[in-house]
Amino acid sequence: MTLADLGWNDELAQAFEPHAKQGRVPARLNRETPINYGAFVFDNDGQLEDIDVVLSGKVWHDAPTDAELPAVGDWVAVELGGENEDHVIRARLPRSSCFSRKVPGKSVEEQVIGTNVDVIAVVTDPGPDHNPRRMERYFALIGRSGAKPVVLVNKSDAFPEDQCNEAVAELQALSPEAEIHLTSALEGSGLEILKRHLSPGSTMCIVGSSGVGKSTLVNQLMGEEWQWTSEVNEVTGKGRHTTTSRELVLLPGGGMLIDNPGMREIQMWTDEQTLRESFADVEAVAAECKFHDCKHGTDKGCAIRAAVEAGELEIERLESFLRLDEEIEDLQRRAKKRQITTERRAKRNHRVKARNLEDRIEYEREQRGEWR
Ligand SMILES: Nc1nc2c(ncn2[C@@H]2O[C@H](COP(=O)(O)OP(=O)(O)OP(=O)(O)O)[C@@H](O)[C@H]2O)c(=O)[nH]1
Ligand SMILES: [Zn+2]
Repeated sequence: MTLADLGWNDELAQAFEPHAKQGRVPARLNRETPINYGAFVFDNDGQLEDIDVVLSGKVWHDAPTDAELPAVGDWVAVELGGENEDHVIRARLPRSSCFSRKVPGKSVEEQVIGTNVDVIAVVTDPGPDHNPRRMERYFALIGRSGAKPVVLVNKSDAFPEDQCNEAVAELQALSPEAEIHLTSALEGSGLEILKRHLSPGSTMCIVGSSGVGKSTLVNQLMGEEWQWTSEVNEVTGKGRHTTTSRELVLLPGGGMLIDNPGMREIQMWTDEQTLRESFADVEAVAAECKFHDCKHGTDKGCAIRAAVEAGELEIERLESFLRLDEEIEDLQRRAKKRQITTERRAKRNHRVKARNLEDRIEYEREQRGEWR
């Protein structure tokens, strides 16, 4: 095992030079919790170690937005502490990619899913999950991230060949540069494709709707020893639920996988956007209503009602449109419910997150209005 097996390269080495002079060590963040991070480092004997690290107050203060804070997948410069001392992140090194979800419009909130990701594998199927509009969303997110998109149209064993090929062709048309594969995780072809994109040092994210076969694939990648389940075996620590915390794991065959509760939010978000977009034509008509807060009921000058009366808009479609906000709320409620409590706690504790004791005391003082 070497730094290169964790993704270290010449660019990072160059960016790290000034830190090396200050006695810091390079580390890759593999875990994020409400109070600290986990990181891979190599000890003096060249052995891989998994250590806890905290963020320096300066790095925290200097980050202009949350998205700039160190996240799972990031390379950082760490000052190792002595016995009973914290190991402190003194700087974050430049990212080669950043996979995130950006709330469009009103907010600048950006949620980072993983950084320095080489490949993002989207898993779908040729049947109920097949949705070109949603896939377009994924392609947009991946395109912005800087990672390579690979799509697995999974469960090919369960659908007619024609349907499989049509789904692949339809998705390929959306993104000529994306790699699209027809796979069957049950027959092992999904694993084969993922492995083709995993080499020592490479990092992958796997996203997609619930039930398309992600866990099946991850379990195949992790080998027998690992199960992607919510059961925690206290004794062996095996079967630790990777989706309750952000985590970067080393795969037995080389390469790494980033797993993260935010993956689910990515799906929710793509679904919401897709839902909204599917009513773009109705929205356009609604923009012609006389009153901007028109309820499209009995209001005067309603362009929507006029369109229905003129036979240009189906009444069923209008009804779905009127339910859109409700449906999106429902979508969000369901996604929220699924969110694990630790994730909530992480958000609430966000402002004091990952700071060392000294910083925390200082911060709390500030909160009380005390001056240093
Ligand atoms: N026929 C067929 N079934 C599959 C295939 N891959 C997975 N499945 C089945 O599909 C079901 C859902 O698979 P999972 O791996 O749990 O799906 P997931 O994407 O992880 O779903 P979440 O955990 O809810 O996010 C399971 O019963 C799998 O056995 C496949 O290639 N073919
Ligand atoms: Zn109206």
